[in-house]
Amino acid sequence: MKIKIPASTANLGPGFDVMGAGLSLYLELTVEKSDITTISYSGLGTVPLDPKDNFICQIAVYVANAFNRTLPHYKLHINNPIPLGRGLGSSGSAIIGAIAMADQLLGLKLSKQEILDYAVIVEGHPDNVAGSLFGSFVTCFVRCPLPKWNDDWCVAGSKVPTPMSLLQEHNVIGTHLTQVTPLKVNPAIKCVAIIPEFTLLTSLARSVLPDSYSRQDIIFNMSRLNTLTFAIGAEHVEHQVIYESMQDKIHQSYRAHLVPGLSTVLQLNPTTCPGLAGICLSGAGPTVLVLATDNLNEIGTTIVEMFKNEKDQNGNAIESRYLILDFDKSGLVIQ
Ligand SMILES: Nc1ncnc2c1ncn2[C@@H]1O[C@H](COP(=O)(O)OP(=O)(O)O)[C@@H](O)[C@H]1O
Ligand SMILES: N[C@@H](CCOP(=O)(O)O)C(=O)O
Repeated sequence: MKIKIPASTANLGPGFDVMGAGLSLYLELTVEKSDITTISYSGLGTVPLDPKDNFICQIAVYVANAFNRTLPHYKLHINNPIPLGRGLGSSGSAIIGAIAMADQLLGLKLSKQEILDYAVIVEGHPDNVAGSLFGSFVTCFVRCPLPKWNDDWCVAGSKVPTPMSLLQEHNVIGTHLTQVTPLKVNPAIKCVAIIPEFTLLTSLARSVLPDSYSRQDIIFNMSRLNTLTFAIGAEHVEHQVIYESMQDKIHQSYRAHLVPGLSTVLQLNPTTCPGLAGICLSGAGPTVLVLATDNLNEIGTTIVEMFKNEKDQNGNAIESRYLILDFDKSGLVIQ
């Protein structure tokens, strides 16, 4: 079987842990049953090829544990053009792929909603996994607190939390763990992802965020988020409205020191950069996401040049490249 999962961009400015979108860049898993489990990898970066240490295989074991089952042996080829640790959802896509693979190998027949609920337990937030799973542009919430991930849950035979056990533990009965709502995107809006040549692990980028926020900052984000959900799908693209509604006070400024040049780049706007409709940190970064209707290459080149004027810890210029992407239309596809 072939499993195709889009990359994602999460947050889109004010929607920290709430909004995500699938992007037209795809992780592909090719899986067949075999006598022993083997992994091969092509694409960007490197990942462990020992099934014990490989993230996709570990998550597949977690799913088997959730159903008190044992995975059969399989041969897996991973083709991954999604840069690792750059804020384009490589881990979210890998999690969706792993759950879909376990579903197929065990014949579980999970729905996309069920896949999402398991993915949210693994990832600890719903935005990037929901974007990858459903494609397009989505908004979501989780119905109860999520436990901190425990590596023991990937040891075959372990007792693990499931969506149902969490809902029961928190007295939320008769529904799914995650609510996901698809939103419209005006097809004239394209994405430019400017990808610096350094990695920023999401775990580090989350560790620098405060535990609580002022009422003012929460209202700042909520009010913009509400406008953004409509503005992106509106028939007429209002660049200035999208731009203003993508401002954020919950995560970007706290992460700015981890991405040299971010504060300068985020000052680009529809007046200084015609065609630009919005600009934000993609996921946990360091990639910058621009939503734009025109001048996509010019915008990408401008930001690559801006990053070049910044220095990393060793005093070297920050190299980056850009990709022009569409919003993905299908989410997870299994053939
Ligand atoms: N296709 C893959 N196969 C195995 N591991 C992966 C894959 N994609 C991502 N990962 C794991 O996820 C890590 C990156 O996750 P994370 O820090 O959340 O960044 P990202 O923003 O790319 O999701 C990688 O270092 C790797 O351990
Ligand atoms: N809301 C999360 C999103 C992380 O996405 P990723 O693509 O960086 O994995 C966050 O901002 O921490």
